[in-house]
Amino acid sequence: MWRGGSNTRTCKRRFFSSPTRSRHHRPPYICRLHSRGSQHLKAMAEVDHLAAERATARFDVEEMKVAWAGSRHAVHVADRMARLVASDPVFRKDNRTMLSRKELFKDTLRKAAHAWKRIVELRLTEEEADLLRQYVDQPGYVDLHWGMFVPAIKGQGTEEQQHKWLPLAYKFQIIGCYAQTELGHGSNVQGLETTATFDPKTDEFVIHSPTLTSSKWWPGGLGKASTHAVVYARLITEGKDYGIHGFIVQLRSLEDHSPLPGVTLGDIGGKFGSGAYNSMDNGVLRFDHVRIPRDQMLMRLSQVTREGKYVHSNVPKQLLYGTMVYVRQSIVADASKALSRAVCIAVRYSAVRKQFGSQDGGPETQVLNYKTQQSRLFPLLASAYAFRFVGDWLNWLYTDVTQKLEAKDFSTLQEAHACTAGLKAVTTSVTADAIEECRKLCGGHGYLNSSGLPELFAVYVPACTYEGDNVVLLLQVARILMKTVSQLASGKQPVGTMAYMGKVQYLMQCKSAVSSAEDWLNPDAIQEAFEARALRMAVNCAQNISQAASQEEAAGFYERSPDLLEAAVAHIQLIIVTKFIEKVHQEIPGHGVKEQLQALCNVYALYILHKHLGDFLATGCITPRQGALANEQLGKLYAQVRPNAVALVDAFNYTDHYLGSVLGRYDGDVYPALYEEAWKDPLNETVVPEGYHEYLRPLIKQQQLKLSRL
Ligand SMILES: CCCCCCCC/C=C\CCCCCCCCCCCCC/C=C/C(=O)SCCNC(=O)CCNC(=O)[C@H](O)C(C)(C)COP(=O)(O)OP(=O)(O)OC[C@H]1O[C@@H](n2cnc3c(N)ncnc32)[C@H](O)[C@@H]1OP(=O)(O)O
Ligand SMILES: Cc1cc2nc3c(=O)[nH]c(=O)nc-3n(C[C@H](O)[C@H](O)[C@H](O)COP(=O)(O)OP(=O)(O)OC[C@H]3O[C@@H](n4cnc5c(N)ncnc54)[C@H](O)[C@@H]3O)c2cc1C
Repeated sequence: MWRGGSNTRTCKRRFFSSPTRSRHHRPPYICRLHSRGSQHLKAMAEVDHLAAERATARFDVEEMKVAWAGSRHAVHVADRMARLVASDPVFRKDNRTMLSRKELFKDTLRKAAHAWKRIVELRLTEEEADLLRQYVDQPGYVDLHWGMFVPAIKGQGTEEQQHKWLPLAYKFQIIGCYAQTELGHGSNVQGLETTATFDPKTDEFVIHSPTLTSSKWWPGGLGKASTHAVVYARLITEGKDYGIHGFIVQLRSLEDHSPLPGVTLGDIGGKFGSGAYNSMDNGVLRFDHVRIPRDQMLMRLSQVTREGKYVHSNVPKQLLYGTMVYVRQSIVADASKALSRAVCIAVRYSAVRKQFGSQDGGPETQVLNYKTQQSRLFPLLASAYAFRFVGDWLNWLYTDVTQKLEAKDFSTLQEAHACTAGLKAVTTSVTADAIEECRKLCGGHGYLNSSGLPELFAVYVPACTYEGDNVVLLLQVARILMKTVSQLASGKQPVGTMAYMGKVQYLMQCKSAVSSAEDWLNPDAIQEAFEARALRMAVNCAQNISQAASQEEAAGFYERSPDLLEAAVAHIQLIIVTKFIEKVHQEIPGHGVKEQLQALCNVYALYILHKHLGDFLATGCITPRQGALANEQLGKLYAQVRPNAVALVDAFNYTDHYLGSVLGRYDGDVYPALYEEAWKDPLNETVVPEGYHEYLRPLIKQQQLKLSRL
């Protein structure tokens, strides 16, 4: 079986012998110093703590890999693509945080071009190509091209338009981005200002940015790479504003990449962290009366005729937001990836790292054995699995809704919106916080770029904002919750993930039957407590809104929005718990795999219960004693997870290249790697730093002179 650790060694050898490594080439004196130190440290690091850890696992790791990936086929394909990337020097990323913005951007272009070359040469399938893109692990224009530009044309373009534009996009003959957000408006899509005014004389739309705040601002790939964009603008015809619609607009020449007349565009500037999302050319774009043919309006949902008549097809307007729904569901799957990466690093390092515990010169304690470390780390491990399974379910839901939409069945559109918006918001917020927690769990070394955690954090945090600010999205969920509660009185039975609300009579008054810590292992007890909490919070909000609403309902909603946010989170956490429980109920092959997943499911649910105990108590779903019992059971579950922890992160099957962390190495040989990594820093290219003669020496000499005068 292939191991991530050996792969890294291969990579490293290549990097060291590469003639292109001039920037990090160490002068001979440093090499001598370093190689002596490194040999010494290697000799000290004979004990492989992770091998011992792996021996304690009580389940079949290979089968857990299948459970995590979804199928044997998925493990196999992911393995092949990860190795393909890890063994190719072009995809090197260990120097990324040291590159200037320009170098980083060029490196991104190079990687994308090389990836495409390999995809074509090896005739990779779409599934393989997308995995390759993920393992290259560098945000770039291709994400928006494939992830938003193509889906927008597929979802909102007519068959004719798809026929024209998609082949060009599929072969990279054009590069597209998704230009929706403006300097003045992002969350409020209906507030966008860019105009697309139909001119019947020429059968064209005139795209214009009337104000500074109407400048498109943020679209990824727009700044430097894209030749085209799907631009969202207010459609104006026959003097009437019909609101936001999508248009395909060419931005740059296909000959020399220069902006077309009337188009002003560029990059919006450096972003948070080093490396990270700075590989992406998020852009600014202004139009000065740019003309496009009428047939470049995306016309699947509504059309403008040759005469300028606006015609809306008999479909919900919200289909315009379809691309965002698609990306939101993919962001949930990404959350489990980012979270599992951070957790993998923190678990492995916590097993290697030792502190305290020895009074008499004996071995110190692995920090993973500290109960506090476990109580901070294992819920994150459980969350990674929880998000993985809810992500799979969401993908199924999305596919199902898409098929229904094709058949003009719009009945599940609201469910798709609520689930994608809510799960996107909760999983990204938790993941962003969790990556930072993993950094802290790795102590001081977690703060080093070579730990991989700072860059992972910096790359990940904008996920809380893009594709819909998380608060704005949760308020969308809350609105749907309030609508559902208000319909209960009329006897309308809620469906899908809201179906539990139909049990309102029971859930509003039920009392948990838990009387021992073990009772919390019963999935029905967990499910009932989560359902009762979510429903009661939603009903409380609805009552408060209606009581406060001597005013308008909207005003009541506004007043109660902090509570509504919490009700939405409770509802989404219920979905995650439910989907995890359903997963564990399925047949899961492999020795001990089901038992481990069962334990993780319980950890996830009881951790959320413990963390949000106030909700459960305030709504009277459980008593303080039952809350204490849940916490007692949680402690027992942590002890159960402990011997399996390293194997549980091995099951993610990540290469050392993908993890990009000296602390998370598969072989646990952390210290020599940390030591070696330090010497790669450009500051260590010379022993005496640049600036010494200009600033340090004169300062020291001046002080010496002063002293000698005394
Ligand atoms: C190297 C080579 C590799 C090659 C690889 C090749 C292989 C490729 C293979 C596969 C490719 C896959 C690639 C995948 C890659 C994926 C990567 C993706 C990377 C992501 C990078 C992120 C980049 C970021 C992009 C963006 O941020 S785009 C901009 C996003 N903007 C927003 O999200 C704005 C948020 N605001 C809104 O959505 C709306 O304004 C609103 C808040 C929902 C309010 O809308 P409004 O119209 O004002 O409506 P309301 O009055 O609130 O509601 C009315 C009504 O509508 C319902 N509603 C609302 N939204 C929706 C919806 N989306 N769907 C359905 N219904 C909706 C709402 O509930 C209301 O309903 P009712 O009237 O019934 O109450
Ligand atoms: C890295 C990155 C990549 C991006 N890529 C793209 C892209 O490719 N294409 C594209 O079109 N856009 C892109 N965006 C833009 C992104 O979609 C928006 O930034 C996002 O939708 C948030 O909108 P905003 O910036 O207007 O935030 P704002 O809405 O201004 O948010 C500011 C604050 O106000 C709060 N707030 C706003 N409205 C409400 C409300 N109704 N109730 C309560 N609180 C509220 C928010 O919670 C937040 O705290 C990208 C953004 C980032 C950071």
